[in-house]
Amino acid sequence: MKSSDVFRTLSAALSQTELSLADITLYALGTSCVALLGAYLYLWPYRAYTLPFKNLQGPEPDSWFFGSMRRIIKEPPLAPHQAWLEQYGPTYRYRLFFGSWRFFTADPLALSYILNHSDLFPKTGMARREMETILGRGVLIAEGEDHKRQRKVLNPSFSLTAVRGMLPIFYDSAYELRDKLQGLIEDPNAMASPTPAKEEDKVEGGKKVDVMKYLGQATIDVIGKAGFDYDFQALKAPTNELADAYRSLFSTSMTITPMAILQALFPVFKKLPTKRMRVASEAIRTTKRIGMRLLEEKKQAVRKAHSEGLEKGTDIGRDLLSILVKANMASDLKPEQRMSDSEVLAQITTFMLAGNETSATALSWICYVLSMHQDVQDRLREEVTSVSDDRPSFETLTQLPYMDKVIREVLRLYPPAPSTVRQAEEATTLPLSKPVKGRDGKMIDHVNLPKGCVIFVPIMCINISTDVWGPDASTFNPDRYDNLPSSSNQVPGVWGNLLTFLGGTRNCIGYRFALAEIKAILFVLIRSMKFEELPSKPQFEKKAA
Ligand code: HEM
Repeated sequence: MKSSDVFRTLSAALSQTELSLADITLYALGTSCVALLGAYLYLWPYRAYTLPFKNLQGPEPDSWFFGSMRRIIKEPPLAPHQAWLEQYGPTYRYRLFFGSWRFFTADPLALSYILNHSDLFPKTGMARREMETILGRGVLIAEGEDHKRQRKVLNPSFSLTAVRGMLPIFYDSAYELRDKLQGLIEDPNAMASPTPAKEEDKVEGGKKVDVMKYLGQATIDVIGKAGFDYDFQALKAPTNELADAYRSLFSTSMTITPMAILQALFPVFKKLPTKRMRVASEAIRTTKRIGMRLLEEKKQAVRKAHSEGLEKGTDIGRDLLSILVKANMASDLKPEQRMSDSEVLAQITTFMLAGNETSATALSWICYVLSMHQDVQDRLREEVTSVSDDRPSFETLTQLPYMDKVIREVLRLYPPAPSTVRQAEEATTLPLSKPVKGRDGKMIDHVNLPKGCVIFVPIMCINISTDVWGPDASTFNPDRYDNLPSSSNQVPGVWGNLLTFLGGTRNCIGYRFALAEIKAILFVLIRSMKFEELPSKPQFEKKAA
């Protein structure tokens, strides 16, 4: 049929129904208005009216469409949440776009319940879908039985014994970083920051240094070697195929564009051949190709050890991947408990995402805080220089008391992952240890969460809660750990009465790795250099990815 025939047929049909084009347009407009009104009434007034926790207090949204979203994006991470907490108490509600609700709680009992019932409170479907595109279905994404199975096979990789075995790798990178920084400082022609130093910032024997950049290079080298026996040489070479692939993968997935939002809401848009999707697919191909090669090498080593009868205790490599492959191929592991190749590959990208930037951010905050508290830095230097060995044992390093307190205190005030979210799998009643005043003036001691409710877990707010830490909760004071308030025992964190590494069944599996890495790097740097704030006292902005 020709197009003119189609038009004639359509006109004929229209004339038969005696509808003009104007009628149809009016009809379409009318239907759209009714649909929009219906959607509005459902998403805004109806959802507000039927919300089981509508009696909770919370901020009025700035915009009927975006809710409080614009304020949350504009202000430093969790600044609005903290302000609302001070106004409404530790448990409240607020709105985001499309009239959706967020439930907020910094109540230790409620958080403990949420974090210890991960089957009832998994990650949100949208977060999982988004992360799965770049990570694959690794331990950060998996839920339920899959997650339990993966954690079981991964546990030996992150054990104390395994991390102890990685210490030489941490020291190697720490010394390489120290030498690089010393070289940059001593070379009068070398630039160590993206912008030149102002006149007042030129100090005899020192230099303006972009500390985060070099710490980031060191932590990439660490995760490469200790994670999967791969040498990125980030401290030596400006480019590396795998590092570049990860960089573009993580940056494309974290750049918020209108299309990215559309793709997150409606995954079908991911099929569009946009530049973002092309770059991501290319990067995924590279990470898979190199990951598969590393995995095959490890499997070969385990097979060889098996054929030589050396199954248990044989050291085929001290990195996370080697230990994981060995655990996954152990003869006493049931076949249905094993990870598939694609699951093992997903762990490599997961280590890279979860274990690099977090450690670099933590170390950067430590250097910043030390530069602002010279007395603390001097005391720390005194402690580390009193150690005669320049590569102390795991026990000596991890038991340096003042270093431990300083790291705890920085990770309390500046958690690299300041928040996370969970979603109620079914309608649940949540107990509160601190009742809050409802809109009707009555006290609320439990909250009914509807199925699908999104819960904001404010890691940073609980770390600086005055209910937990006392009135000086926001002050930097490493000595507070000499005399902890009993209220800090309620925090359901896996480490140091803090929520920095989360808690419950989905706590950070890498926290021992991270702490040993941070301690080794700090030990080496503080013995040989001093961190100072630039005399011009530049302002900086806190941002969260
Ligand atoms: C200072 C450094 C680090 C901090 C503050 C940190 C923090 C966290 C937090 C808050 C979570 C929970 C995320 C959520 O469920 O929403 C998490 C999970 C995780 N972290 Fe870390 N992390 C750090 C370093 C590392 C390192 C070095 C590794 C690996 C080498 C690692 C591997 C993981 C993995 C695999 C998970 C997912 C665990 C699961 O869901 O079962 N992290 N981390």
